[in-house]
Amino acid sequence: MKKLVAEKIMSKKSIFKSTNHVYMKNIKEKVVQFTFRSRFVPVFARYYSNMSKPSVYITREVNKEALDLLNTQCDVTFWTGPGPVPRSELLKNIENKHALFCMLTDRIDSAILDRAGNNLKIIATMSVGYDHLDVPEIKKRNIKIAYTPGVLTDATAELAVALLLATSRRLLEANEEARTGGWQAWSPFWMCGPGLKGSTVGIAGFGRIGQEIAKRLKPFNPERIIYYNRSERKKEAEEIGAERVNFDDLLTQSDFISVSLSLTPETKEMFNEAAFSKMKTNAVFVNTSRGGVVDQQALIKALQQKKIWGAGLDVMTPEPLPLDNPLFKLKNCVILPHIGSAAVETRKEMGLICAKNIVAAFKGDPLLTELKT
Ligand SMILES: O=C(O)[C@H](O)CO
Repeated sequence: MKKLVAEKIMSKKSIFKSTNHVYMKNIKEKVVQFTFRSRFVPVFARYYSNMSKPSVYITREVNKEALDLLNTQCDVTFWTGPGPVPRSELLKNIENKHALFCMLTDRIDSAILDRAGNNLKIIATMSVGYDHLDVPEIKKRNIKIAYTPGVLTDATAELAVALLLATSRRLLEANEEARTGGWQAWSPFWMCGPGLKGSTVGIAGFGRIGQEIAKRLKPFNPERIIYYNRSERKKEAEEIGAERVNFDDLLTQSDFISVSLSLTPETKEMFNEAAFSKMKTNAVFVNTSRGGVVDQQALIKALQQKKIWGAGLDVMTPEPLPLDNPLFKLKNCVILPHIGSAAVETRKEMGLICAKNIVAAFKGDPLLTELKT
């Protein structure tokens, strides 16, 4: 009798006022999130005791801390590599899962969501960028999205500064010369590059990461720090001593431009031929956000024709950049393999945050870092 009541209620997927959330196996072997009042507890207790754990698919092998946490509460399967999970594997493994723990290398679109089916309740991406997710489609299906803002800000800002200096002071080129016999003698103007002191530093995208880049560049004594951002960041800018300018002024006035914009339809290929042609010929262009904000052909042309001084790129299109790409042939271009957040502790924290978000979603708790758009 009690079982019949339970089945009836579950088949209707009735939702009662929220006091507890548990995952229960229904008669069709589908797991549904179920909320019940305490008076139903005795009825459901025996189902709860033999219910299956929610299932999580992780598209890479992640850190132990994250795995350990998930393993206490969920059935976890993951792609063991090498490299990113192939699309065919992802399609196969996502079927009926309750959570997806993915990377910025995984394109999550309606084909993946269709294959996942109705069980999928949360997607946690181990990244602050989410341009690889079809957000409207995910939201339409009432699937929550968690991401990892904040925790990677310092690591990414640090890398942006390292890349800026490596580009302006020609570190890789100089190292290559030293190793290959190009270093004949100390020479007054050999391997020189523009210095930061007295310069104008331009920050495109003055969010958390852009602000931290500005703070780290300030002790190098630039004369001005200017920023371009959709909205004004008055208080933060005042603290740093940065002034807001429009995009054209950022291009024409900056000696260094550091990009930390997220990739959106508005920012896509914002740095195009027209933009590069407005920059100073001594300008150093650094991008640690997404390759898509740059028209890469226009950048190649600007570097080849020395319309700008140099570029430091941690991100590009596509990734990995094919070895025959003209950017690799340019001495005035430093290329890194998207390692902005690759500080050990940061990456561990990113993994753990994803795991915590997934666990929170299954408990019915608010997510730690939900993407709300
Ligand atoms: O989006 C992100 O998290 C970064 O690009 C990773 O480095």
